[in-house]
This record gives sequence, C-alpha cells and structure tokens, in this order.
Amino acid sequence: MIQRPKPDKKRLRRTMMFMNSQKPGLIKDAYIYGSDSIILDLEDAVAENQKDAARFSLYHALKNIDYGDTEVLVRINGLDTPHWQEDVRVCVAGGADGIRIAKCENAEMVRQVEAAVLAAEREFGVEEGRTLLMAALESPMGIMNAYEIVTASDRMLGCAISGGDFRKSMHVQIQRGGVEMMVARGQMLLAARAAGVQCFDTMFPNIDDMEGFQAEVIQNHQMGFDGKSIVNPKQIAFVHETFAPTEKEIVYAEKLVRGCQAQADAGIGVYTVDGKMVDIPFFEDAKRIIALAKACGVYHGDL
Ligand SMILES: CC(C)(COP(=O)(O)OP(=O)(O)OC[C@H]1O[C@@H](n2cnc3c(N)ncnc32)[C@H](O)[C@@H]1OP(=O)(O)O)[C@@H](O)C(=O)NCCC(=O)NCCSC(=O)C[C@@](O)(CC(=O)O)C(=O)O
Ligand SMILES: [Mg+2]
Repeated sequence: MIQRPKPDKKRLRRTMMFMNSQKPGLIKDAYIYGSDSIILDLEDAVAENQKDAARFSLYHALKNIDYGDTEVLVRINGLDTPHWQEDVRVCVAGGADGIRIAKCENAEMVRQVEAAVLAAEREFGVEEGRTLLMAALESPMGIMNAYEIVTASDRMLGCAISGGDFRKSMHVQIQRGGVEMMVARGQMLLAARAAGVQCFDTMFPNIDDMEGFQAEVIQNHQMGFDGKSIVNPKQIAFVHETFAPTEKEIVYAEKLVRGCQAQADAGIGVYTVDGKMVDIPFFEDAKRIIALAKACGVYHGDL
C-alpha cells in the first residue's frame, strides 16, 4: 500500500492534468508525463452508469500506484448528485492529496464537502485536516462568490475557472484572445490573491490547436495565474516553460535580492538597478521569483 507525503497547500502547480478514473489504462502510469498535479475525474468524463466502476478503479489506483512527486487530486461529482458523498469517502480512504469540488457555487457547498471529508478522515483513520480542497468555479454564481468560496475552509488550496461549463452558462463560445472570459478570470484572480490561495485557468479543449493553446497559456501567465488545468500530456511542456521564470528574470531578481540588504543597511530605500527604479515591493517580488525558479528547477545559484 502506498503512503503519500503530507499534501502541501502552497506547492508548485503549473499543470493539473485531467484523466478519466474509469480508464485504468490512463491512470495507471499518469505520473510519467510529469504534470505537477493530476486530477482523477469522477465527474463529467465518467458516464452516469459507470460511476461505481470509476470509483472502484480510482480506489485501487490511489492505494497501489506510486505517483511519486505528482500531486493526486480527485474531482468529485456535484453536490446536486447522489454520488458526491461516496466519492469523498473513496478519495479519503484511498489517501488522495485533495478534492476538486466541481461546480462550486458558494461557501456552504465548501462547508458541506469539508464536513464529509472530516467524517471520512475519522472513519478511515486518516490524519484530520490532511485532505486538501480546491473549488472549480463553473458558473456566474461561482465567480460572483469566489472570495467567500476560497475563504470557506482552511483546507482550501485555491480555485480554478472551468471554461466549458462557464461559457455554456454565459451563452458564449471560446474566442482567440479570451474576451468572453476576461472579466470572470480577472474577478477570480482578485478573489484568490486577496485570500492568499492559488488560482488556475481552465483547460483548453482543442488539443490539436497548439497555436491557440499557447496564446492562451501566455495570456494566463501575463494575467497572474499560478497554472492551468489541462487535458492532454502534449500540453504540459509549454505550460511549464511559460510559467518558469526566464534566465533574464532570474539574473535581475538575484541582483535585487543580493543588493537590497546592503542598500537598506546604508539607509537607502529607493535606487536604480539596470536603469529601473526599485524599492521594497520589488525586493519582495524578486524573492518570489527566486523561490519559483527553485521550485521549477531552473535556479542554480546559492541564494
Ligand atoms: C482528449 C483525449 C480523449 C484524447 O485522447 P487521445 O488518446 O486521442 O490523445 P493522444 O494525444 O493521442 O494521447 C497520447 C498518449 O497520452 C495518453 N493520454 C492522453 N490524454 C491523457 C490524459 N489526460 N491523462 C493521461 N494520459 C493521457 C494516451 O492514452 C496516449 O497514451 P499511449 O496510448 O500510451 O500512447 C484524452 O487526452 C483525454 O481523455 N483527456 C482527458 C479528458 C477529460 O478527462 N475530460 C474531463 C475533464 S475536462 C471537463 O470536464 C470540462 C470542465 O469541467 C473542466 C474544468 O472544470 O476545468 C469545464 O467545465 O471546463
Ligand atoms: Mg465542467
């Protein structure tokens, strides 16, 4: 039986790759692709008459497959279905790192899942508080309530917007440039940053349109997302590359971090580095960039 390390709310999550729990062939070696997290799906990828079979296959995967450093999340069925409570029991009994709450609309839904998770942790002798939560915001109501959702539980690692359901409820189609979801993405990002949790963009469904995918990933990064839901292994590399700090950013951040203490000791609060003004917020951001570069495995200095 596999014992997974304690889940970390703040870990690196550039990619969260969905896969159908109903398909043992997909989930048995999902870690080989190197996405930061995988999402074993019990919800919309699983046909209604296969929910029990998917849960069975999920439980055996959680118990017997060593996913190594890959975080293992499970997307449970919506709270308006007869499935979600049994989904929660299986996730906790199997030792999943966290649960993605599908179609989350308000804080009360988070509290309901949290109560079910706690009951399952007690039932199966799992350390209380071990199982993390994240919310998928898939409707206008979910987006409007983003802040109350992400602050509803100490287990909450963050939230993700879900474009398929969201666009359907807004009567819009996916657009190059993302104008149809710009406001919702922005509102969710504000809520997540205000709450100090992570924030993820939706999956890009057109897996053969790499150009469109790459344009969306670049925009996600520019907007401030921590990562993205994905549906296919060929989407991983570009997201990882885009979300890692560049060599130029690392060199500049290193210069700021190394210089800031000396400047502060000399009583100087604001000065220029390579022709750019810097003061306290820039140092904090430089430290974040170095930490991110370390987590991405692209920092080789001694800070
Ligand atoms: C799309 C396709 C069928 C294409 O398959 P294909 O086989 O044609 O792909 P190929 O590229 O040929 O695969 C090459 C090799 O990779 C393996 N491989 C492929 N995909 C893999 C994968 N995901 N995990 C591990 N392995 C994989 C494959 O087995 C093969 O291995 P091998 O045979 O050994 O060479 C496949 O990708 C897939 O099933 N994707 C996940 C779909 C899914 O789960 N959707 C539900 C979640 S979204 C949703 O519900 C909407 C949402 O709710 C979202 C939100 O909330 O954010 C909203 O509202 O927006
Ligand atoms: Mg959905």
